[in-house]
Amino acid sequence: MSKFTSIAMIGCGSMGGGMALLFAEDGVHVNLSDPSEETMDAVIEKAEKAGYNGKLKKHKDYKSLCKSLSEPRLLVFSLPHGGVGDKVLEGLMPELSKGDIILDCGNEHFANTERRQNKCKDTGIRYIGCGVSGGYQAARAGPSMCPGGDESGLKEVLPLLQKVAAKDKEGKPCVGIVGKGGAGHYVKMVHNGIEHGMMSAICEAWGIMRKMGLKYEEIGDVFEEWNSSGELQGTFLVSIGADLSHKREPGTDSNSDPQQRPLVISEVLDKVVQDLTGEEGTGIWSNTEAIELHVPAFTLNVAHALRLASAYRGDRERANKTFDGAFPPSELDIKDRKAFIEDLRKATYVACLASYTQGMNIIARADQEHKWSIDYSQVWQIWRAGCIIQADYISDNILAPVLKNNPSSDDLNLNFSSVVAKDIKNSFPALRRIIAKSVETDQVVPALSASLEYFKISTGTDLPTSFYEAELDYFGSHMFDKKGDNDSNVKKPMEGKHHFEWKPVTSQKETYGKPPGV
Ligand SMILES: NC(=O)C1=CN([C@@H]2O[C@H](COP(=O)(O)OP(=O)(O)OC[C@H]3O[C@@H](n4cnc5c(N)ncnc54)[C@H](OP(=O)(O)O)[C@@H]3O)[C@@H](O)[C@H]2O)C=CC1
Ligand SMILES: O=C(CO)[C@H](O)[C@H](O)COP(=O)(O)O
Repeated sequence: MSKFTSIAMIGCGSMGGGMALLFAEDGVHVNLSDPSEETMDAVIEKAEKAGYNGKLKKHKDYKSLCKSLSEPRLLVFSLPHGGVGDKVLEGLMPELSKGDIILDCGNEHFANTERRQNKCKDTGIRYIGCGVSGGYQAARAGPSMCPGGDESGLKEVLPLLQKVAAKDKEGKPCVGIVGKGGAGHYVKMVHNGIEHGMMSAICEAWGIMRKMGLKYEEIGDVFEEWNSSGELQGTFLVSIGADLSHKREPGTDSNSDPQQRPLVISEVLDKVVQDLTGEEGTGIWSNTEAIELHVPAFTLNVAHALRLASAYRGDRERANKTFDGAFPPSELDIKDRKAFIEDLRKATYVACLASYTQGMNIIARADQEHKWSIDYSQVWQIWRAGCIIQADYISDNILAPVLKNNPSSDDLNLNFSSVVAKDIKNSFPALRRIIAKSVETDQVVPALSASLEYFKISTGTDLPTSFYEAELDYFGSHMFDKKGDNDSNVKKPMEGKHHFEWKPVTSQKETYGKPPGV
């Protein structure tokens, strides 16, 4: 039973508005705060229409908002990331008391979450960072929720979250206590990094099918098949790909033939701008984290780069003129189209699995660094349904055997799993064929090809980096290990023990034939 019969929703946009209705549907009184009265009125109108009469109330100031809540108060944030949350917290603090809980449901940077947790610490206010996934539709119907922070606050708020969260196929709620500090927001951030890797792979497969001459709706049918069985079974991003491929413009004339109206997808420009406009930060942060924590995240890195390059449509058009048309992907003349599409399905799966593997490795490294004691069985449960990276086959067959027993972060690497090894070995030849054909014909395949490189490199013991290491030692005296004497470095890589004087040091005169300063 939840003790929160009245809550505050601060930020009533697409997500906050949906969640306000979701809480109201469960009988909770929701007190709204948003700079726009129109925004709050629109949410209240929807609530009235849905029959949640009198459950929602708008407020213009924090005093009246906080007075309307029973204690301990629960205040839910659904705000843009960064300074907005700081300002709201600053304004709220004088009105709050010991024991109150702030549940930040935005995509906040985990460092901001932890800074605010510290700021609240002496006041007894519990600040919980709770990533929410599934988009605005799930916000209304029940999202996947990923809370982390103060344990007492989490335990108090969990019963309410369990009521409203998405439910998996066994009816279990997709929410759980993830870990300490900023762990909840961190795991959600990496969820989005994985999301970007998967979205890149799926759009690359879509691009290849277009060049095979498949019509938009035929591609939708392929996605529907992929989603119904095999390794991409139950993959949300594939299923919405099937759905959107069939959507046509509504049209204004009711007598017109709906089949003659343009498909919406045929009108969408090839430009993703969210990273540049600052609306969202999770893709940038998960890549920054991967790099700062020294985690190889090939697929996530290039997926992000594809988004960035795509955003600069103007520059691409200008460069395209300079390059006189450059390297457009050619039409693909494929003899056995069925077999090629099957290869493409497997290739897409490898890239989705690469995204998960890289994402989990980022989380594991951060967990070690920040000592969040992440409960990986909860991460598994949270990603079962309601979230954008929901992938039933991967969840049941790949993640369950590894995560359900809450392994130590040292054992989390999915590349140590024999099930992953079997699946990747089975699909790798298909991916190789897709990449070979794509390279020949200039298809755009950054995430697919990075995933091929990723598995080749991260499971390989014969890399060309011996030569790299030798060059580093040649010009920088950076040392190297010799074959056979690096066994102790497996867990914690360390500088090598050997230096070779590849070329004796010479004076400037000896090198250039003249003394210094002449
Ligand atoms: N959209 C999505 O699919 C998802 C979004 N998120 C995250 O959820 C959060 C909200 O996203 P979303 O709903 O899409 O964004 P919106 O812009 O639709 O909503 C944010 C709302 O916060 C309001 N706001 C701004 N400043 C204040 C303030 N000082 N006090 C109260 N409200 C304020 C905004 O008002 P105004 O517009 O007038 O400034 C707006 O109504 C973000 O952190 C986002 O990253 C998470 C998962 C999915
Ligand atoms: O958090 C989300 C999903 O999980 C939001 O949908 C977010 O808007 C996605 O944006 P981006 O692709 O820029 O991360």
